[in-house]
Amino acid sequence: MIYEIELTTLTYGGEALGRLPDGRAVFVPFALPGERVRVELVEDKRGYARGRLVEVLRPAPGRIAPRCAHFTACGGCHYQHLSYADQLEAKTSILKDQLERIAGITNPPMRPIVPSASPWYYRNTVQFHLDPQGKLGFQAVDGKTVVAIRECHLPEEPLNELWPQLDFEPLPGLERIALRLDARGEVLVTLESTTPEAPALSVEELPVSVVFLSPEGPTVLAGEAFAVLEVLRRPFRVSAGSFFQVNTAMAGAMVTHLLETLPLKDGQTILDLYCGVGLFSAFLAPRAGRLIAVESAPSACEDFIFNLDEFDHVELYQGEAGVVLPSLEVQPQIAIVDPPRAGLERPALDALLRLRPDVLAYVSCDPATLARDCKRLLSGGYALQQVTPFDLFPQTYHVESVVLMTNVKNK
Ligand SMILES: C[S@@+](CC[C@H](N)C(=O)[O-])C[C@H]1O[C@@H](n2cnc3c(N)ncnc32)[C@H](O)[C@@H]1O
Repeated sequence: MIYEIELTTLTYGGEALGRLPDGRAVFVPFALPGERVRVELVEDKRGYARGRLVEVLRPAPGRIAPRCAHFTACGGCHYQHLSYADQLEAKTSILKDQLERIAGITNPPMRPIVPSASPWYYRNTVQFHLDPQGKLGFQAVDGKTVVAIRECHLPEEPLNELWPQLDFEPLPGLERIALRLDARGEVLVTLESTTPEAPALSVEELPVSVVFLSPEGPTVLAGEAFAVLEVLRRPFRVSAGSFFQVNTAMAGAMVTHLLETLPLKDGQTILDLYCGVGLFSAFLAPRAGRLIAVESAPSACEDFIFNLDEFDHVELYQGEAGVVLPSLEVQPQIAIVDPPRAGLERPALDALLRLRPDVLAYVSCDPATLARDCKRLLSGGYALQQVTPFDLFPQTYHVESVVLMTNVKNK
């Protein structure tokens, strides 16, 4: 069934919102507020619907031509039809709106968004899936199939030079192929599989390391088991399975922001929860009396120990924040939390309220769970000081932010 509708608002998730004739909300990807469009319903629920954009009858004044041939087929980019300035504005207002609606904060103290150093070719990592013919591709907009690709404008240039030279036989269990660019110009290729049989491989003259990652753990097939990434001139060892920020320049911008805005003083105890391979810890440790970090992924913990080897006053707990934190008896002055999209686990949030750091920096990649957690932290005696969005993911709907809160209740 095809409908003609008017779109009013850009929502978190990259879709524009309109109303069907029966009053139900309909979400339309690749459309913009102010547009009149024809949509075909692809999801028809009692409370809402989702539409496929068939035709733009009246484009919004801000609509621009996308750079990529795969835009609207590939599920990776959502905003190529918006200028970069408009993307930044949209992300700021979506973050503000989530804090207002979910956390009930009137007029959140928004700081200007920090734009990406480059709106294109900024990713140090790219993750492919294989289509049924074994061609490298990305998940399609339907989230189910794979679109084979000829071009992508998000990876850093050396990755774009390399990936078209890679050839794979479709192999049962081979789920994802990740490429991570190393500060030394080499590339770490990670083959993620659900089965333990490693593929036969020939990398010939290519400057790559290859790691096969299966449920039985990592196997190095060529070169080294890790990449080395550099943030603000400091090298970080990042193993095949470990998390690292995908936009290196913006990782540096977030570190600088934390160093400039946190009230760092000699001798303080600092908590770094969800610390990964130690990005924030490495820069905060020289300013701390004691630093306590928590991370659940074993490979990230190994990298953390390697990356922060020079410090004697740093402790790392391997485990889930929701399990480790309630058992800690410390009095931190500052805590940094950088959870995955799901946000803070309830026991971790409750433990934070008990440990009650004077200042809490919440680094978030999901405005909705950030807002949910802010609501709980605010009702637990914290006040919101500033919200700074960082555009780590241009051309996509994703919004990173650093939120600073202070304890306003007696300990
Ligand atoms: C968004 S990343 C942040 C890492 C680091 N702060 C950085 O900027 O590189 C989240 C990290 O939390 C870890 N993690 C996920 N769930 C966790 C949990 N329940 N407890 C502790 N760490 C967790 C992940 O392995 C990942 O390294």
